[in-house]
Amino acid sequence: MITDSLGAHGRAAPLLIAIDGPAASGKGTLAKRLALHYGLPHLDTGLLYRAVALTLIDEGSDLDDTGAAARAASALSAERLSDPRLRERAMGEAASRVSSVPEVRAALLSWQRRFAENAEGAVLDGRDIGTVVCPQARVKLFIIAAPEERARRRHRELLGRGEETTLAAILADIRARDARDSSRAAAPLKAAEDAVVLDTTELDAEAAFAEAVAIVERLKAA
Ligand SMILES: Nc1ncnc2c1ncn2[C@@H]1O[C@H](COP(=O)(O)OP(=O)(O)O)[C@@H](O)[C@H]1O
Ligand SMILES: Nc1ccn([C@@H]2O[C@H](COP(=O)(O)OP(=O)(O)O)[C@@H](O)[C@H]2O)c(=O)n1
Repeated sequence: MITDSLGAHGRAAPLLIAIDGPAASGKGTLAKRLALHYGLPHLDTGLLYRAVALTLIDEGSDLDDTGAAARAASALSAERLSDPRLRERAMGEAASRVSSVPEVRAALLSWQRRFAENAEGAVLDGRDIGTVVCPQARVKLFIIAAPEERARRRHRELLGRGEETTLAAILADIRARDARDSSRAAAPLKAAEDAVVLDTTELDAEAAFAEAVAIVERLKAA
């Protein structure tokens, strides 16, 4: 109903969409398409953690140096987010290591929240968007898929980008990252209580998008 989505002053309430899930579940693909569909800006928050890791690697700091990681997070600039190296396989693993540092998470939190304050709304994807960054989001999706299917997707993606890896190595990465991201004390990967879980194991990208739009439309009208 149209009146349900209008605020007290008759303006449309912002449409904030929080998308979380494990590696290669398809959350980034969905987030991009939903952002385009609804005309909203999109932030891939994993890129922020990847950029912190890349900064440490470039400056020769140890990935376990929490002080250096916190400094890199505080000084992060938007230009860093377009570095093509951020998409490399090793950077997902490195990002997962620095992302367990509470000071890193705190430094990146205000950046993410500022992005989410856009008047029309926004789409953010990551691990803790529905639970920590935007707990007030009207729409929360938690995207999952079987680890073997996620490994196949990431393997295809990396091969397409010219990175030589094996399916077995990617599956091992994914399992290790799932375990680390879910068990850390600071903002672990988990579905918000009010998130809708979407399993994309048997869905191609088009079918997953159609399901996601149906969920958004239902929650918008609620
Ligand atoms: N439903 C799907 N079925 C098959 N492949 C998909 C699907 N969704 C995304 N992909 C592909 O899988 C890879 C990982 O998707 P991505 O959206 O980057 O995942 P995430 O952001 O969760 O890590 C990409 O190459 C993407 O094109
Ligand atoms: N909101 C977020 C986003 C990413 N991350 C961390 O950053 C790593 C890389 O995230 P990503 O979203 O780029 O990774 P993929 O799911 O694309 O493989 C994750 O494994 C998490 O450890 C996080 O802790 N919180």
